[in-house]
Parts: sequence; structure tokens; C-alpha cells
Amino acid sequence: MAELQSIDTALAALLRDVAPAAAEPLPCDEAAGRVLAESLDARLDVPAFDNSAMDGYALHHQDAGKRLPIAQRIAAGVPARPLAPGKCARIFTGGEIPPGADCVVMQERVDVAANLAAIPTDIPEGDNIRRRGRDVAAGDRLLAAGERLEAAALGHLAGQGITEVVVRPRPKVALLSTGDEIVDPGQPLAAGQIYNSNRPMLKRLLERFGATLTLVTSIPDDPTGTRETLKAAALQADLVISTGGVSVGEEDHVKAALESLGQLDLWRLAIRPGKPLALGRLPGPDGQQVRFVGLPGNPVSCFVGAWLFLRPLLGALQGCPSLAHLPCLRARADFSTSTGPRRHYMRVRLEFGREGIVARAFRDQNSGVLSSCINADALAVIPAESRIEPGDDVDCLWLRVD
Ligand SMILES: Nc1nc2c(c(=O)[nH]1)N[C@H]1C(S)=C(S)[C@@H](COP(=O)(O)OP(=O)(O)OC[C@H]3O[C@@H](n4cnc5c(N)ncnc54)[C@H](O)[C@@H]3O)O[C@H]1N2
Ligand code: MOO
Repeated sequence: MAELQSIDTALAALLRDVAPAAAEPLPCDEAAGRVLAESLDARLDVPAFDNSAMDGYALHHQDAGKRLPIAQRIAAGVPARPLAPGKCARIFTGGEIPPGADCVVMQERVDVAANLAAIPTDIPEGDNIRRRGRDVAAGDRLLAAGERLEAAALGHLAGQGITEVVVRPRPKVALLSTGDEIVDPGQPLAAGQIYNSNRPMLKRLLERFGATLTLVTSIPDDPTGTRETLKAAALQADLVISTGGVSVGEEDHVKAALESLGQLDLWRLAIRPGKPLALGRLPGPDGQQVRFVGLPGNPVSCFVGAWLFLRPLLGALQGCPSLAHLPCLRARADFSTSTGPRRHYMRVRLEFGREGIVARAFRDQNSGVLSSCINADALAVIPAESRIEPGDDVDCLWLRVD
């Protein structure tokens, strides 16, 4: 029996030689969630001109404390005329600061009568002015290659008038379920059968990690069916994932099929859940190698395995460093536990209080108990051969991320 491998060894094997696929141009409207293939520099100053942060009055700060005639009205989008000393301009948020003015006072502080604005005394130079290029100046780095185009980044692109970007394609994933006992929801259940919970759970996680599913099907529990399905899957995907069938039972055919078609890089990890996880490669189109991840069938093993292995792998396939690691928080355990030779990834809720962060573990940490994952904020990492008592600090991998 192969000895248990560390997670670091497994991740290194999984990510070795993984390169992102060739980049493609895409309209920004369709690029949400995609990863930038090239760094972009700003071509415009944003803001494009000094403008007001408030609805109020623009003036020369030396004129503070005076009653000033209102010489012009500047709405957003209207060009401003120069402002002479001793006068002020009615201005609205986003309106261009008139040449000559050097501060804006908000209208709540100004009394207006007979076209004269009574300005308070304490208006510092520059007050309420958003300077040209303050957000980003032409020539500055706008977004770096590897950035995932989420809400603010898409807004930043639009702010530059950019309509098209060069991004990585979404990795194509084949998701295969093994197990004759597994039935799709909507079908009747015979005695001994269970519904397929891993499939929708993994589909959702994979999509969140940037993948597109090109094949979603089941593998029959026999050597030939397993082999044929893996072979076909590798021809239409960058990554083939299976669930179940990687343990030691006679009905576990995935590893044998993988070894006969391609190669098994690594099997059996010193982690709980997820011990029988299998990593390897299958022959893809044009002599390429396609990555294979065999997740153990237990739903929690699939859930944890997806966060620990599929997320960084999909990150590498998209050239996206932010998917490589989960943020790690230090929290105080509210539970006691002990581990043997496997590192335990416990599902926990994190409570953020004045005294710091407390990790509350779900009562039942069995790898078949999927409810432990539903509201899990984090995976508490309990080292192998260790003992944790309430009050001890534990590292927690934060799951409330994309
Ligand atoms: N003698 C040993 N038995 C087992 C070992 C071991 O070391 N020696 N390891 C155990 C561990 S740890 C795990 S994890 C499981 C993994 O086994 P498999 O990957 O072969 O998975 P299956 O046997 O096919 O299924 C395990 C469990 O999960 C249920 N399952 C499978 N697929 C789904 C699905 N799509 N949706 C919902 N539930 C699913 C399946 O019915 C089983 O109950 O092996 C242990 N055994
Ligand atoms: O690895 Mo298994 O997932 O511990 O039950």
C-alpha cells in the first residue's frame, strides 16, 4: 500500500508544468470573471479633470469669510469658465472646477440671498476637490496580468473607455461521477441507492473557480466503462475530475483505468477528509496531457478537495495567482480534537468579536456529513499527530472567497 503523501507534495505534483491556455480577445461585456492575460496601463487620467466632490460653491480660498456674487453655474458635464477672485461659482458634484478656483464649500454651510453666497471662514485650499488623475493617471498600471475581472476591475476598464480585453479561456472541465448506487435527482431511488450530491456541488464550485463544464456524466462501475469514459473525457477537457471509486474496494476502478490509459502521479494523502485522492494525467488531443483529479466519493471529501486542489489548479490553468492560496486567519478553537497521521481540515464557523476570532467546529466532522459544509466559513487546519484544546490557536483557511 502506497504511503500517505503530504499535501505540499501533492500540490507540487499537481501544479508542475501547468501552463495557462493561449489568450483570446473578448468584449468587456463578456469578460466578467475572466483572467487578464496581459497587464494594462491607463490611457486616460481618471478623473479626467479637477472636479467637485460636493454640491456647493467653488471659490478662491482667500475669499473665505466673504459674501461672494455667484458668477456661473457648473453642472456635471458642463464646461467651466475661469473664475475671477472675489466671485464664486455654483457647482454640483462631478462638475469641473473653474480655472482660478481652488476649493469648494458644501452648500449646507452657505447662506444664499440675492445672488450672494455667504462663505464660512475656514475653507482650506483644495477642500472638496477631486484632482485630475487621482484615481489613475495616464501611463499608470491599470490592471496587472492575472487579475480576475470582477466588479471593480470591470468598472476600471470602462472608466478608460476600453471595450475589449485579452483574457485566458475558461478551463474546460469534464466532471464524472462513479458509483452504481448514485442516482440523479428526479429519478426514483431503489433500495441502497442515493442521490448524486457531489455533482451539483462541484459544478457550482468549479464555475466559481472559473471553469466551464464540457462534459458532465456518470461512469459505470466496471473497468471497461471507466476506461472508455475517461478516454473520451480527456479529448474534450483540460481537466478531468471524477468522484468516488478511488479507494481500495473491488468496485473502485478509476485508478486502474488511469494507469492503463495515462499515469497515476500520486495517490493517498495524509489529509482528512480526502485520503484516497488520486492525481494523474490522461492522453488528450494532439499528444497533450490532460490533468486528472480523482476525488474520493464522500461529499465532504469532494468539497474539501475542491477547495484545496481544484481551486489552485484552475488558478494555474487560468494564470490567476489569487486562486493559488486561500487566505489564512488565526482563530481560537472552541473545541478539542486530536489527530493521527493525517492533517485534519475541520469545517468551522468563524465569529469575529472584540476578543478576536473564535472558530466553532461543526459537531459532526464525518466525511459523509455534507451539512457541515453548508455554513462553513473556513477549514481549520489541525496538524497531524497533534492535540487541540479549547482556547488554542488554529489556522483557518477562509472559504468566503471566489
Ligand atoms: N478499507 C478501506 N475502506 C475505505 C478507505 C480505506 O482506506 N480503506 N478509505 C475510506 C475513505 S477515507 C474514503 S474518503 C472513501 C472513499 O472511497 P471512494 O473514493 O472509493 O468512494 P466511494 O466508495 O465510491 O464512495 C464513498 C462514499 O461516498 C458516497 N458517494 C459517492 N459518490 C457520491 C455522490 N456523487 N454523491 C453522494 N454521495 C456519493 C458513496 O455512496 C459512499 O458512501 O473510502 C473509505 N473506505
Ligand atoms: O478521506 Mo475520507 O474523506 O477521510 O473519508
